[in-house]
This record gives sequence, C-alpha cells and structure tokens, in this order.
Amino acid sequence: MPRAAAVAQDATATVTALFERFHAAPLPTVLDVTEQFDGVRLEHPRVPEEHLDEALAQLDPRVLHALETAIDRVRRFAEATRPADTAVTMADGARVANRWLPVSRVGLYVPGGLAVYPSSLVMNVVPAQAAGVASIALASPPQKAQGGRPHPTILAAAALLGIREVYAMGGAQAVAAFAWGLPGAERADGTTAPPLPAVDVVTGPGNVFVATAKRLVRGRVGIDSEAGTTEIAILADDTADPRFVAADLISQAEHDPNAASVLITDAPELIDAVRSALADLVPATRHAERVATALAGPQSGALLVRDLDHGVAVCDAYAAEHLEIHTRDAAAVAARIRNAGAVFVGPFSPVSLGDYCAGSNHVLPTAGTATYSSALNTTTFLKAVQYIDYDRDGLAAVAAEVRALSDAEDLPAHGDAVDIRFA
Ligand SMILES: NC(=O)c1ccc[n+]([C@@H]2O[C@H](COP(=O)([O-])OP(=O)(O)OC[C@H]3O[C@@H](n4cnc5c(N)ncnc54)[C@H](O)[C@@H]3O)[C@@H](O)[C@H]2O)c1
Ligand SMILES: N[C@H](CO)Cc1c[nH]c[nH+]1
Ligand SMILES: [Zn+2]
Repeated sequence: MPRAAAVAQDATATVTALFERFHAAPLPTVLDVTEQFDGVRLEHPRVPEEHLDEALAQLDPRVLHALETAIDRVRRFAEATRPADTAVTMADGARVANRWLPVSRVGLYVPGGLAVYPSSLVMNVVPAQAAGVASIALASPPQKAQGGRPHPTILAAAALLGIREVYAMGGAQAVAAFAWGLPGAERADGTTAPPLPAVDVVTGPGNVFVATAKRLVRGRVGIDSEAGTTEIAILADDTADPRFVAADLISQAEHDPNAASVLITDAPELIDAVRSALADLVPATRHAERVATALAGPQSGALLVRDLDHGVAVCDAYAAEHLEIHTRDAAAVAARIRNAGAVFVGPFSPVSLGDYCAGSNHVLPTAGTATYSSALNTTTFLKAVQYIDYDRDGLAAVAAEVRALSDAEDLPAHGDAVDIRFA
C-alpha cells in the first residue's frame, strides 16, 4: 500500500519554513501561526493554572471514572515494564553497572485538531511519571469554541495527573517551542506568563505537521517515535467476522482523512463481505465523510494474499502502526509478526480497546517506522548511564590487554594511562 508520500513532502517544506520564522521571532511566530491555523489570537500560550482546577471540578463523572481506569491500567503496565538497574562483576574488584536515569524535562504533545485526545494525554504523561521525570510540560491546540484554551477535558486530565504547566499551542509551532524554548510575556490583565524553558525530549502523537516537526528537531532533543497519521492493518482469514473487521477499519479511519485502513486476507469472499459491511456502516457513522475519504484514499484498501505465510510477510513489509489478527490460532500467527507498532490478537482485542483502556500505550510508530521504533514507554524518558568501578587488582588483571589494544590502534597514550598506575 502506498503511504501518503506527497503529503509528507509538503509538510517538510511547510515545517522548515515555520522553523525559520520561529528562529527569527519565537513568540510572535507561535502567536501568528496559532491565529492562522487555530483561529484564535492569544497573548501567550501558557494556560493559567486555575483553569486546570476549574476544568477538573466540572468534569463529567463518567469521563472521570473512565480516565481513572485508563490511568490505572496504563500506569500498571508502564511501571512493570520500566527496566531494572543492573550490575555485573567481571572479576574480583571489577564491577560495571547500568542505571536508568530519567531525563530532566519533557514536552508532551496532545493532539487537538479534528478531534481532542485526553487519552493521548494519559498515554504521554503516565510513562513519563513512571520513568521519574521531574519537569513535565504539555501542549495541546487552543480551541476556538473554548475561548482559546485547550479542550476542558484536556485541562481536567492534566489536573487529574498533577500536571500544572500546560500550553495552548498545536502543530509544528508547539514542537519548536518545546525544542528551543519560548520567552514569557505580560498579559493585558497584569498577570505574567513565565518563559517556557526548552525540554530534553518531545513526545506525543499528531498529524503530519507534528510528526514532521518531531523528525526535524531530533538531534536537538530526543523524541519518541514518529507517531503520525493513524494506520490500521487487519490480517484475516475466512474465520473473521466481516462486521468486526469493517467496524475496526472505520474506527481508525475516523481519525484523519489521510488515515490508512488496510485489510490483508487470503479469503476473497471476506473482501466482498467487508465491502458490503462498510457500505452499511460508513454512512451511519458520525464522521462519515472523513471516514469515506480515508477509506477511498490510495493508502487504504484490501490486499488478497496467497496464504497466511504470504500475509505475515506482507504485514512485516508494511509495518503498520496497529495490526489486528483475525485468524484461526491468532496468538500463533501474532507471534510470527516482527514489524508493527502494536499487535491486537483475536476478535476481542480491537484497536479501540488499546486506544483507551487495555493498559498498553497508544502512541505508536507510523509510516513504516515500526520496523525500527517502538510504542511510547518508560525508556522513551530514560537514559542508561554506565558506571565503571574497578579497584587496583581489577585494573591490573586487564592492563596487558588494554596495552595491546591501544598499541593496535596506535593510540599508545591510552595504554600509558593504565601503565603509569603500576610503574
Ligand atoms: N500515531 C499515533 O500514536 C497517534 C495517536 C493519536 C492520534 N494520531 C493522529 O494524530 C492526528 C491528530 O491530528 P489533528 O489534526 O486532529 O490534530 P493535531 O493536534 O495533530 O494538529 C492540529 C494542528 O495542526 C496544525 N496545522 C493544521 N493545518 C496546518 C497546515 N496546513 N500547516 C501547518 N500546520 C497546520 C495546527 O497548528 C493545529 O494546531 C491524526 O492524524 C491522528 O491520526 C496518531
Ligand atoms: N488510534 C490512535 C492512535 O493512532 C489513538 C487514539 C486516541 N483516541 C482514539 N484513538
Ligand atoms: Zn484511535
């Protein structure tokens, strides 16, 4: 399946130009671009903290309960998968250790263009907290209907998780502000918005502009994966329920007109049955137009494979963000997959479950980057520092080998630095 390459190329030109403007005038650029794309003129993107508490106080109890359930599950999984520190004794007096230390400050992006994503806030914040990050800043686009604040459920979810530093900004301008920082400003009401200090790591999902901006700031800051426009692939055989398959293809097409929904099957009759289920379900869905556009795009469709072996090979080559397996012995088929952001096993593990409440993380690599990158997890916010702790005997035991290798590299001062300790 072709991915939306032209869209990505245009975004690179747009984001590069936006970064140049940002470097010349950071705050005016953020405010101007926000007005252009989000339709609101702000004095500064920093959200006053009292708005967070107000939003939490007014949150629908049903949504509060659902957020608490999601937070609990995502936290349990994040904490369980935080890697442990290790130490290895090589010989007497020769110890090497590995410690996982959190980065100091992170900027977490929560999308908010076509939809609002409190669930993405949970998926970003909880692993950062489980990793032990001390300073967490959040950005989400301002909503015109909310007077230029991020959506109230975003503000409430931030307050629920104890996050106080929230910015009403979206797109590539938010990523730039995190990567390079932003000055403060005086507001007309006499209050002050403090400066936004640059972060060490920027994470979070977003549209093609957000994903492109993250790719372009990598090197200055760390990023998670290029978690861009949503994709679902479904590997199915003749045992699959076409209505389940159709509903799941629609569920992810609902995110974006550029979303990809791909069926891979060795059963031609399933393709017909899914097409007919889509014809029933699409017109009735809330975002029917967006879904229909995504399903009709060149990035979506059905692929007929020879057999399941061929299907597994196609899935690995495609490296979908989400891969569902609807086959006989789904667990065994899933175990053969090498490339996918996340694998959903069997008919009762739909992507929607992982989007909200499975406990796994929904910030996942897209556009084929699942061949080498991973779901957001605690290691996104951790770095491994190695500690070398040898005593005199420990060093003496390998002094000759250090000497031999330093001579072999014609870097004799390296060997001298060891030998001088025994002269
Ligand atoms: N891969 C993942 O883990 C994951 C998870 C959740 C959502 N998503 C994806 O996130 C995306 C959310 O997209 P969204 O648009 O709803 O929200 P978004 O917050 O990602 O993007 C909105 C921002 O895009 C900017 N923008 C819009 N048009 C622009 C243009 N022409 N030029 C420059 N900037 C522009 C605006 O500044 C706006 O604030 C969807 O594509 C969805 O599929 C991915
Ligand atoms: N499916 C999205 C990841 O591509 C995550 C999400 C959030 N809310 C609903 N879905
Ligand atoms: Zn989703």
